[in-house]
Amino acid sequence: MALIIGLTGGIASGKSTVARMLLELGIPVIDADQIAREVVEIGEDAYLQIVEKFGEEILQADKTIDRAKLGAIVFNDEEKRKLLNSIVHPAVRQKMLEQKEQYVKKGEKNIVLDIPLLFESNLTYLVDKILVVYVDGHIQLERLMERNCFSKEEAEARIKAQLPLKEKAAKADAVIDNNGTIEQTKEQLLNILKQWDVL
Ligand SMILES: CC(C)(COP(=O)(O)OP(=O)(O)OC[C@H]1O[C@@H](n2cnc3c(N)ncnc32)[C@H](O)[C@@H]1O)[C@@H](O)C(=O)NCCC(=O)NCCS
Ligand SMILES: Nc1ncnc2c1ncn2[C@@H]1O[C@H](COP(=O)(O)OP(=O)(O)OP(=O)(O)O)[C@@H](O)[C@H]1O
Repeated sequence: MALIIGLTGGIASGKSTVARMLLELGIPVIDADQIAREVVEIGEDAYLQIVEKFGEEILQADKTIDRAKLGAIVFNDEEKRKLLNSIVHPAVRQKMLEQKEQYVKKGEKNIVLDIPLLFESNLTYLVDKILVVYVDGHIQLERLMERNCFSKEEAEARIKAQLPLKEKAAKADAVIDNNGTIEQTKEQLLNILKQWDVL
């Protein structure tokens, strides 16, 4: 039986940073954000539903979805966010499970599901262990503003769209404190993986 690890945290808390470390260790990571991009490519079912519900004004000239525009809508309107989630999430969940099955068939002993909304979307039943990447609120805000060139208001709207990170940390099997350096984060990750007999 493979060990399925759920990797989660808050927006810009450092999940992708930890996911990269896991990949470097040879552990497969299934990335929900990446899949959420694939299922809304031109012509896909979810793409057609998004255009139907949100209108052609959320498309760019080349007909791909304007993610900045759609983000500005859904992170300022909970009902619209729920609508988008209801279109995108079932397709993401299905694709994640398919990819997981492929890794299980290949005989992988440990598989990581990187799911930002693991708790919010009640997907904890999919995983055996939960690893939360935590940062303090002010560092999360700074890193998010810097990475995405967001104003404080834009960054705060996105943070508010998720369960508070402290609550996620309280529900985790293990927590990585990502307030420090990348090296400190790597060290914590290695310790947790050893405890879980992954390494
Ligand atoms: C709104 C969209 C178009 C904005 O795209 P953008 O390229 O700016 O952001 P990206 O997709 O890289 O997401 C960045 C982060 O935002 C957070 N986030 C994304 N969607 C949501 C959401 N619906 N609710 C809360 N947080 C979210 C996550 O922490 C994610 O890691 C996009 O995030 C989207 O389609 N979201 C709906 C699907 C979804 O829930 N994806 C996240 C996990 S499956
Ligand atoms: N320990 C660290 N020290 C300094 N910067 C960091 C550290 N960890 C991550 N960062 C930076 O903070 C930003 C957010 O990290 P990352 O992209 O890994 O977060 P994420 O949780 O995957 O975000 P999202 O939810 O948006 O996908 C990135 O610009 C990253 O380079």
